[in-house]
This record gives sequence, C-alpha cells and structure tokens, in this order.
Amino acid sequence: MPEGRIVKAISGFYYVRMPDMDIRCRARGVFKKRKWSPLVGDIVTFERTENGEGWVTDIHPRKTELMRPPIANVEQAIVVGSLKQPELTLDLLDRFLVHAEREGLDILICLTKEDLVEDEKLIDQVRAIYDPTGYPIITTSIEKNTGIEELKRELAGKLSVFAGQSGVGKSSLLNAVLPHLALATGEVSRKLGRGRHTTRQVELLDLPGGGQVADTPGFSQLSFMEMEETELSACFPEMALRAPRCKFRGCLHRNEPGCAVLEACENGEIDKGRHQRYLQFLEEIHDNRRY
Ligand SMILES: Nc1nc2c(ncn2[C@@H]2O[C@H](COP(=O)(O)OP(=O)(O)OP(=O)(O)O)[C@@H](O)[C@H]2O)c(=O)[nH]1
Ligand SMILES: [Zn+2]
Repeated sequence: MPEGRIVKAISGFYYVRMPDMDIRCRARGVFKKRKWSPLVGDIVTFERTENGEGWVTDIHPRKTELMRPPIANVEQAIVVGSLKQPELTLDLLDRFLVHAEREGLDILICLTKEDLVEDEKLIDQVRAIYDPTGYPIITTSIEKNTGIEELKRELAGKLSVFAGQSGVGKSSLLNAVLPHLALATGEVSRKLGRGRHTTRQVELLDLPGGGQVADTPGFSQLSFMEMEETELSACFPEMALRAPRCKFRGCLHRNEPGCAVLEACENGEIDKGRHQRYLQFLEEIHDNRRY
C-alpha cells in the first residue's frame, strides 16, 4: 500500500504528498474512536479508492510531536531573533530554545537584520553567549541577501519550523528560501475554494533543495506549565554537559556545594546571563507548581 507524508489537513481531509500529486484522504473511524488522529507531518499508509482519493489506514510512529501548532515529525527548529528592530531579547530567545530542546528538535539560531547592525561587536557578543551551547548560529539579512544560502543548506532534507517573537523576520526568511511562496499559496487557496471563514491550518511547504518547512511558526505558547524543575537544565546543553559532575544527584545548579555548572559560570565557560535566565525559568516552574 502507498505511503506518504500529510502536508495539510482541511475539514477532515488529509492531503498526502506523492511525487506527482497530493492524494486527498479521509481517516478511518477507528482512529477517532481511539482518540488518535493523523497530524500534518505524519507519515501514513493509505488505500487508494476508486475516485482517486484515499483512506488513511496506518499512522507511522512519530519522531516528535508539537502541539501548538500541531505538527508531527518536525526535526529542526530555526530559532529566530533579530539583532535590531526589535532589539534582541535574550529572555525570549532562551524560551524558544528551551521549548525546542524539550521537543527533542535540532536547533539552529538565526540572527536576522544584520544590515541594521552598526557595531559588529554586537554579533560577537551574542555568539560568545551561545557558543558554549553548541548550536550553530547564522546571521542573515534580507536587504543584503546574506546568510540565505547558508540557511538553505541547513534546511535541506529536513522538516523544519521557524520560531521566534513577532517581527523578527520569520516570514521574510520563509519567502527568501521559497521564492515562489506567495504565488504557490495563492494558487492553492483558489483551487480549494478556501473561503474567508475556513480556519487557517498549518501546511508543509516543499523546499527546492529537498526537505520541508511549516508555513506557521512553532511554539505559540511559551510558558513552562508542563515542565518539572528537574527537567529544565537538560534544555540548556552547556549545563546538561556539566551536570553529571555536580556533587549531588538532582542538583538544580542554584547554590549547591560542588556544583559543576556554577563552577563553569564562575570561570567563564558558561555565560552568566544564560544561567540567570535558567534560574528565572526555574522559579516560574516552581510558582506554577504551587497552584
Ligand atoms: N532591515 C531588515 N528588515 C527586515 C529583515 N527581515 C525582515 N525585515 C522586516 O521586518 C519586518 C517584520 O518581518 P516579518 O518577516 O513579517 O517578521 P515575522 O517574524 O514573520 O513577524 P510575525 O508575522 O509578526 O511573527 C518587516 O517589515 C520586514 O520587512 C532584514 O533582514 N533586514
Ligand atoms: Zn549543579
């Protein structure tokens, strides 16, 4: 039976991408009974029906599962922060990074609007903060068309989502890597007769170099509601790397004696600001749990 990836879902129909076309499928009632329904991004097995449509018969195991927006099997988050307009907000950048880590995604940091930067030192400072995390960092400018080829290489062959605060340039980057995006989406919505009242759903777009990207940003909700205090430091790679050398198991890297993370902050191996934000997030988790 044929298999493919669901690239969009509209009103109970799932569109499964095949090399030559998308097959419009329904899901078997059995999924609904089990409260298990296909998601955009799922790899599914389906049965062709006589009218050229299909029935989804099986959903393959998911590698990852994002809830807001709902997408299965995302592999990479492009966490976007603008260097200027708006100023880089490290608190927000770190929230996006923690959420992407928690979902088990590969991460790329993308610093945008490089053309607006007057003092190159700003970029060096940000790089110094994030180098210990091991995340690749690229700087881009839509105005000067810099970093776009590098971004395309990082996106190739993977299913990615862009994430980052409003106005940092996510849509601009999406347009830059998909030069025909505006045209393509216009055509699609005409074909489907999608009216103004149809809820806008997430859709996966094919990249020219292979791979796909979601047309809706990831992580629209940034609280730490469902997280435990002990899980947080695993989402800061530079801390996770050192935690096994802490004297106490379950060390929260606050003020415990023999803490390898605090030691690394003192000798400059970990950025103190990152650790401060870690402590602040830890407090938020703690406060959530009291209610
Ligand atoms: N100077 C400069 N402006 C940029 C660059 N990238 C984006 N912009 C501008 O920044 C503004 C916001 O860009 P968007 O791409 O809409 O940002 P977004 O992150 O998608 O924003 P939301 O849709 O609100 O989440 C627009 O006016 C863009 O023209 C850049 O590299 N340089
Ligand atoms: Zn510790």
